[in-house]
Amino acid sequence: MSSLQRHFLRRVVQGVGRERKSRWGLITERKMANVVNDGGDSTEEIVNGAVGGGGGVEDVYGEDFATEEQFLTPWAVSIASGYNLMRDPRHNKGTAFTEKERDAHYLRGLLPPAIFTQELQEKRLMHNLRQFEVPLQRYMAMMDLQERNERLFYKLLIDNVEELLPVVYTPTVGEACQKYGSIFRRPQGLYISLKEKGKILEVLKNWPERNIQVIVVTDGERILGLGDLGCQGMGIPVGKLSLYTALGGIRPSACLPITIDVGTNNEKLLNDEFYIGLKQRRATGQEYAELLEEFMTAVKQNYGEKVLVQFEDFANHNAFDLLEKYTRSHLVFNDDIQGTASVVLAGLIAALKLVGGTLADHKFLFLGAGEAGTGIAELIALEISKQTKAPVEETRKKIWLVDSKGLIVSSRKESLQHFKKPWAHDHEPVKNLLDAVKAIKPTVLIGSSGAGRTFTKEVVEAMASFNEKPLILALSNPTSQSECTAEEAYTWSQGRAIFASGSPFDPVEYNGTLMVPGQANNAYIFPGFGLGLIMSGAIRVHDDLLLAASEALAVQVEDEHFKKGLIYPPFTNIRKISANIAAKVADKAYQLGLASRLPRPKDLVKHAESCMYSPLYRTYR
Ligand SMILES: NC(=O)C1=CN([C@@H]2O[C@H](COP(=O)(O)OP(=O)(O)OC[C@H]3O[C@@H](n4cnc5c(N)ncnc54)[C@H](OP(=O)(O)O)[C@@H]3O)[C@@H](O)[C@H]2O)C=CC1
Ligand SMILES: CC(=O)C(=O)O
Ligand SMILES: [Mg+2]
Repeated sequence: MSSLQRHFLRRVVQGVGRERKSRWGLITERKMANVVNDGGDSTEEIVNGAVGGGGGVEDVYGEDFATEEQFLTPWAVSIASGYNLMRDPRHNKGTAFTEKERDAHYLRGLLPPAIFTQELQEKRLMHNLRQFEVPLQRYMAMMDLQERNERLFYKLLIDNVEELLPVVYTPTVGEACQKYGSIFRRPQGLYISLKEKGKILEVLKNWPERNIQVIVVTDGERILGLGDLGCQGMGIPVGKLSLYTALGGIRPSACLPITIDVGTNNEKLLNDEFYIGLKQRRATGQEYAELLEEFMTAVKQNYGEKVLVQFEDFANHNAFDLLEKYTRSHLVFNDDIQGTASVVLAGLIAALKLVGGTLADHKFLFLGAGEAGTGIAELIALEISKQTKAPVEETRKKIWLVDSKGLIVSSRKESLQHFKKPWAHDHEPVKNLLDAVKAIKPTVLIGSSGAGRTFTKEVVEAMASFNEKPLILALSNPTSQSECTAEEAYTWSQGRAIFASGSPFDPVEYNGTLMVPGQANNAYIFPGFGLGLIMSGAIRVHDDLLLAASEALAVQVEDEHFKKGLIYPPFTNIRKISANIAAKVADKAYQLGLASRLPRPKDLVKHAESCMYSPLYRTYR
């Protein structure tokens, strides 16, 4: 301990400074009192160096000297500048601290003398990232950067979105979740497990930020198409929220990733010594419902009515029920059911420019009748119903779904889960996808099964045999679970398919033409959708807001994109796209009387843009 620290410590003990800022920062009397009460020795003794743990290093806090039975308080002096400023990711600028800031904030000597601009830092980091050949190494480097220098992390992500989205999001985030136990360094969000039952409100208060606007929560049971990853699903809320900031402009401090750990049924994880979650099988039924109820109540109590809770990657046996239960009491949104529906509907509306006709003129077949499949199907049926004025019960008949047991038909109705029942149309049983394609002859084929390689050559060839331009969406994530690759879709359809996928594929050259596959991913929707809800002070989500988001996205596909075969605009313009989505969503919320932030701004696009977080460095006095 330096003489200055000793001097300061003595003054606090003597009651001279109750709370005082110095180059060492802020020391509070409360923390000092802990030393006296819990350390076992008086602070004066400590200050005088009477207590020492040996080894020549003074045992300032009495930690080494205490016996194993004695209780210690793990206290720390909080320092607002100097070394700790560089350890604070929200304020750290690394080599970009200016000369003036280095003087004013006791940074001299802690940094090498060169001063970089943020642009130069970005260039250096991108260069370094590109040296890693293994995607997971890039992911870890990005996570390290987020923990070190938050603004630089977001600057990189925003400026290089097409290159870095596959790193912080699908497909790499899937691998990161699978290995989360091994790569875990620091908590990036809150873990709420069965152990916290009865004290969830207290747990929420442990999070350092108070003004939370968006929570993304998972229970880890259906992580992408990779199944039950238990507590390791945390990578998903963390990744989604980084997109809320980078793509939608929500302040990072307003975002809270949460994983609810009710156990896992994944045997591999249960037997893994490095597994970071509860080593028990999943709680179900009342025990599960009670924990979720406590969580949802605590969230509203702690953050108020207008915090947006996004359910992410829950298994469908809980997802639909949770959405149904909390949609009337909370501002909730299920990304897999609703966000996916909105993004796919947008792609279909845009694709009409390439394939012709109206939505009602098309016939849709899904492989996969879970959250994504039935969520999309319902929104398409709703949109057709709005356009044609036909009842939704009628418009649903244009849409067919196949699950693991075959085509969903009326003879199966009794045994179907509730979310599949509306899709049980009259038809003889069909056991597999290929036969379903041949029997239904859809114009649009959508994969939402989580099972890879299921759009076989025969399936794509069949689609191409009765469609001039078959529309094929392989939504399943990550890439390993994609129903087919872009190259397969183009090759097997002789270059006629209009193709988009959940995880990105590189452009493909087919017969001398460069075919560019789009990315049909809810990442186009949820950041702008959330921004629209927040900026209008919406209190509930409504299907019409999802339709508004779809329309807002679809109109942003331009001729130059269509010419390449794209049905989504490129991610490079995503902030502008998100601002437009936010504006349309907010506008609809005002129209429906769901918005509470009054008066309504005149120019909602400008307002959305002005609300967005900028990652540029701030100047410190
Ligand atoms: N691109 C995007 O933006 C999004 C992509 N997804 C992806 O979609 C996939 C599915 O997600 P989600 O709907 O939530 O999952 P669910 O578990 O809710 O649904 C999966 C459905 O697929 C069916 N299925 C599974 N395997 C097969 C198979 N081999 N043959 C036929 N049907 C099969 C299941 O049948 P059964 O009911 O009989 O078990 C079930 O109906 C995931 O890979 C996920 O990553 C999800 C959300 C957004
Ligand atoms: C994209 C997404 O939300 C999913 O695959 O689950
Ligand atoms: Mg998801």
